[in-house]
Amino acid sequence: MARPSIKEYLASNPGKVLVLDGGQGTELENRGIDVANPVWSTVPFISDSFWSDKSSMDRQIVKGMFNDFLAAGAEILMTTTYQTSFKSVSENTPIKTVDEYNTLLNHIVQFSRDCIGEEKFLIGCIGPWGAHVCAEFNGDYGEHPENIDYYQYFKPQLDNFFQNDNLDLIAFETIPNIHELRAILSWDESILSKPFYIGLSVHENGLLRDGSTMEDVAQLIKSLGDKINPNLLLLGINCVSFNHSPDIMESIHKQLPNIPLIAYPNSGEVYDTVKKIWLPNSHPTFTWDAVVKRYIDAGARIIGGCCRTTPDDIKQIATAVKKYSKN
Ligand code: MET
Ligand SMILES: [Zn+2]
Repeated sequence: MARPSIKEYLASNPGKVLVLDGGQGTELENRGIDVANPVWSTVPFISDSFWSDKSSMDRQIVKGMFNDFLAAGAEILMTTTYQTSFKSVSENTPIKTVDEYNTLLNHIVQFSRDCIGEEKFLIGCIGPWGAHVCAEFNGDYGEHPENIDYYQYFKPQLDNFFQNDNLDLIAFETIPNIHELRAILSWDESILSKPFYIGLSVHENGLLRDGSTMEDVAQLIKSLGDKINPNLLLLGINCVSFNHSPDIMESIHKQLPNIPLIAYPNSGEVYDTVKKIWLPNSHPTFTWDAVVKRYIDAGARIIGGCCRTTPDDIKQIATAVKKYSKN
């Protein structure tokens, strides 16, 4: 294989900070794909013409997005599979069986790998349980979040991703609820059998979206002691407020100084759910240069952007990473 294992790569290059790509779902939308659908950025891959017609417009758009993130300096990129759980796909598309679902995931992963080449790292992206009920930004998992069968929800996507050699790292993204976090952390190497990370969905005030504190999160991780799954490679935040993200990273680092971190905030724009438009970041307090420096000082090893960040943001991140990292 052209690539080293990401675990070994990060361990043997301790000063290296990898540049991640940007907000893929919103970038596909910017480029003309209508993602207003329960399966969101999975939408282009559902139509047969994406696979049968090599010149299909959607195919060119997805390819163009990967190319532009690569040209901007991304060294690790994601599959656009945030809303591609078996539940979301089987309830909202013509794909109904696990076999058809596995074929879809295999095609998406292979297509993404072909777009980025063999040298770059590829992340298999998995959205939280809350994504299928639009709860990833409020953490509201109902009255008994402790009783939700998270494993049953994730299993088909996990089973597929963990056996796919094209994927170097698995992402549990935008996790807003501590019960879901506890569940993921309880799965051992027989379930999570290669490197994975957890991106938390955190409010501007520094609390997990369900109201748990970063102390609660740290306590949970510390309580696992040496029972923690050795494949947990990084912890961090994604799709959080750009302006507040450095403070949140510093508070996680203070609680858990030995865990490598990952950060990819959103652009700081706010989505108006009534008007269905993005409102500008009215107080862009910082630049990427300042934010990236603080992330690196707080132990970040992977830095990129989430919703509404574009190849231009990734270019600025790559410049700052070059300036502040030791490698
Ligand atoms: C709601 S956060 C979504 C992040 C996802 N990786 C994407 O941009 O496609
Ligand atoms: Zn996002």
